[in-house]
Amino acid sequence: MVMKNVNPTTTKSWKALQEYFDKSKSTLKLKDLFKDQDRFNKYSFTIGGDLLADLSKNLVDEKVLKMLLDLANECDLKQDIEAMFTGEKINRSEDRAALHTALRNFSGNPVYVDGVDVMPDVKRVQAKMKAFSEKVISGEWKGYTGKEITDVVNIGIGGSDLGPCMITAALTPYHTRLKLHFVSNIDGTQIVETLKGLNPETTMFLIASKTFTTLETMTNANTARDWFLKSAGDVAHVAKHFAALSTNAEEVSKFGIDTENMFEFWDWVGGRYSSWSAIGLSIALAIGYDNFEQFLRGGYEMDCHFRNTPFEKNVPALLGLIGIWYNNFYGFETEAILPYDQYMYRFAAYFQQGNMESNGKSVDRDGKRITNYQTGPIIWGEPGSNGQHAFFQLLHQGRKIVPCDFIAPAITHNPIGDHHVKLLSNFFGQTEAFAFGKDRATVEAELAAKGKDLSKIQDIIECQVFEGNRPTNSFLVKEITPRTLGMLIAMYEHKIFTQGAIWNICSFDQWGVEYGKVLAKKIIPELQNDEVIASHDCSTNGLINAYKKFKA
Ligand SMILES: O=P(O)(O)OC[C@H]1O[C@](O)(CO)[C@@H](O)[C@@H]1O
Repeated sequence: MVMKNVNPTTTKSWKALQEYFDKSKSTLKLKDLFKDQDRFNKYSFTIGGDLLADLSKNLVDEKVLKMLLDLANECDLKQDIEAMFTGEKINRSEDRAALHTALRNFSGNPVYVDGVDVMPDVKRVQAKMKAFSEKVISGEWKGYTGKEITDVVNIGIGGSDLGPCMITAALTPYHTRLKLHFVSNIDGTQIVETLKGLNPETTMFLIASKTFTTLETMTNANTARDWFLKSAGDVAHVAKHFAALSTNAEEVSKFGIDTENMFEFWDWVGGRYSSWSAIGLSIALAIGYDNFEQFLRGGYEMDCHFRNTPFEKNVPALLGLIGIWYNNFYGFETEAILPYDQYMYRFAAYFQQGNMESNGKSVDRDGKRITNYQTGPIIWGEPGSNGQHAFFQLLHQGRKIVPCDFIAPAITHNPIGDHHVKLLSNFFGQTEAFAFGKDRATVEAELAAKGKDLSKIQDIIECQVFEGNRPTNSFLVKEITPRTLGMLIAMYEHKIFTQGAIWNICSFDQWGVEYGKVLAKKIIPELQNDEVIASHDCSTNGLINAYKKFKA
């Protein structure tokens, strides 16, 4: 398949969107759009019965939508989607396919990379994960003194940590008897604090690293092994307490982990898309393999929706396109993800990497520097209702507009008192307020009803006005289950894919991170001697030399 690699700004639809934006930016009002009583029905979509995506509170009318859909067609989004699902090497700068969808492919159909069907290998590793996780959970797997494993420490960073950590927390109600811990930071504090409460006889370590060379992970892994061997003594015991989740068998054996205990994946799984692979072993141990499979099945349902639904009803595609409208025409620079579910407290952090590492690029797929349009947004967020008491002031009344995604389950796992009703009333109330605000007349009427003399508080009145017209997406799931969480994650992955395709960038490499890794490795030896350093710019030299003085 020959990809078109279109610069989006050269398309007719982009130009039409720009013209329309220039003409209508101050007149496109959610209040007016909602005069159409059918707008919710037109712009909300239910997927798999349990996920409702309401996109109606967006600054999009039928004309905008039509132009965005034209843009998708002009940029050949459909062809790009097929290229991803069929194992083409769409990660060109690393000469790799991006096939996380194969990890959740329940169609029974083969998926080829370089003419070889990857599905037998995928199924083989999944069977190994199932057998292993069942042995550990049941207690059949014993530690070096014959005791059951009680605690599992996943050591990884970035995609080898954020996904497993977020998903494991989000699915806490499904937990087995095992207690999961996550260590990612090279700051020794995290591993020291984690190991404090653990017993080497009953602790298992999962060393999660695609490359098995990442500085943070290998440093933490070595510390964990030293801690373990201090009690266990014999290196032969490592086999019962250490497993590796990696693509790099050679480095795994060098570290001393038996390749029997290695759960492999492949270079066509991107780090930030790897929770679906062997990197998800911590998830399988936390929630049991059958639940992990439900999670994969949720991802597969979303894949089918994305691959087979016309763009006008295709939720990830629409999210991506509407995001482009805001990012490239309105110039909104950030997006907030706000799960109204405490178990999902790491969801925004997870998609901070998912989105920003994927689409934070300024070179296009032809290797040309992008100079005339924006690419990936800044992603951030916190769970509701906490965020309301932290940063919602700016979201409601600041001069910056931040499109927000609200996510909540209709059914809580913790039905205590009226907490959930109150939580959801905040969710619904906030999206309403963002869209429609509160006008001056309403503020005045409310104050007058309280007996205030309006002539004396003119200065205060304006402070209480909410301009509204601030866009949100609402995602209401029946309940957060392994399946619906899988659907939500895959939905965001495909939104990111849609945007990368339209921006003509490669969403699957991360050269910007590689450079930092090289720099740190260069500086380490400079910190380990007593010499005055002069090999950098004066600020970096100054900082390094001050550090040396402080610690002397
Ligand atoms: O799994 P690895 O190879 O240790 O890499 C960890 C993370 O480092 C990165 O390469 C950059 O942060 C991520 O893409 C990846 O998820």
